[in-house]
Amino acid sequence: MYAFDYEDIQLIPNKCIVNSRSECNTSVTLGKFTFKMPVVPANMATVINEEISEKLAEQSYFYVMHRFDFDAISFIKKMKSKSLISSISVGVKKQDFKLIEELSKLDLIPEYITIDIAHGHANSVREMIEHIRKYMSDSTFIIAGNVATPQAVRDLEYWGADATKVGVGPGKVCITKLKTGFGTGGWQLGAIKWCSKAATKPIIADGGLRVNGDIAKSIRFGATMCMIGSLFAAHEESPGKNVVVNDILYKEYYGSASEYNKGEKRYVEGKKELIKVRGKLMDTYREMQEDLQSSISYAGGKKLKAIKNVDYVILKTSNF
Ligand SMILES: NC(=O)C1=CN([C@@H]2O[C@H](COP(=O)(O)OP(=O)(O)OC[C@H]3O[C@@H](n4cnc5c(N)ncnc54)[C@H](OP(=O)(O)O)[C@@H]3O)[C@@H](O)[C@H]2O)C=CC1
Ligand SMILES: Nc1nc2c(ncn2[C@@H]2O[C@H](COP(=O)(O)O)[C@@H](O)[C@H]2O)c(=O)[nH]1
Repeated sequence: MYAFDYEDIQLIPNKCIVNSRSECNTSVTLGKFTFKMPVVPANMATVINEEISEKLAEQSYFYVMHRFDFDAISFIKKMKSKSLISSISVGVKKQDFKLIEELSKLDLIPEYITIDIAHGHANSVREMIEHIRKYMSDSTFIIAGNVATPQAVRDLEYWGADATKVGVGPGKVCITKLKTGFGTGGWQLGAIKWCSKAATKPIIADGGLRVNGDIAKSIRFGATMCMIGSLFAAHEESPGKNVVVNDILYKEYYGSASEYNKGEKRYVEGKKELIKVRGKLMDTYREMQEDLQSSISYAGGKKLKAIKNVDYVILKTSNF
């Protein structure tokens, strides 16, 4: 097993086959739908809300709405009335099981459900996958996580997940590593590589991406999609609270397992940070897409899959 992370690796260019980066196609298929980019904002209360979900769905970007203080029934009704994809998150508590039953009764079947808990290699996730299958058959694409090992990926796939989300503790506002001693914090890219060897279905790399180039690196090491929090958390439209310090506008970004999100200091594994507001969300999307088109051109191809086989080096300056 290799304990390396994003900053330890650099990808090596191949001969270019395009005359312009605009020829490079960043689209990705996940389940029955194709999206413009292999990137999804983290399903966290300070990163996404209903308005952003709608905007992303309208523009064919993948989204996963968070599950905190959220009315899934009215959200799915609204999305379906506009023929937009519904993609929600659930936990594994009694009320989450009940929600699946209610949605099924109302014939509000979301296209995507993400089972979102800290330690996803758990019987509770198996039970939730079986519950969703029982009430929604195969019409819903199930993403399950989060996990950190090949065995967990195998188990979740065997239990019926359509994709697994990899990353325990690499997040910017994560303190799991400090509080528990466990996780992929510090070697998230190595974990993606390790887990992807076992995967027969898509893997979503979740957490630890700090710059746009980390998207290409995630894909090189086996991810189909990247879930990103901090890079999306500080836009004019972001749901986090505005905070002004020395005339500079910041947004609050806090962990889903922080006391701020939970409303109590119980099993806290997240913290809060202020991130400088960087402008409009769609400008960041455009920049990410351009950077990824560039990555594809350096990989010597026209599609994302060109990145999957490029050579790489381990940097001498890294601690690896
Ligand atoms: N990706 C990551 O690294 C991490 C992400 N998070 C995020 O924080 C949010 C809250 O997560 P989570 O606390 O799981 O959600 P919940 O508070 O909804 O807990 C889910 C259920 O799993 C139980 N549970 C949670 N952690 C463990 C564990 N380590 N071992 C056994 N049972 C456990 C909880 O019970 P009880 O609370 O009584 O144990 C509860 O019944 C989620 O959005 C999650 O994605 C949190 C930590 C790490
Ligand atoms: N350990 C914790 N991880 C958390 C918490 N809230 C969210 N997350 C995870 O972080 C990523 C986003 O990471 P980033 O590096 O892109 O900012 C998110 O998708 C979750 O998986 C938390 O409270 N504790």
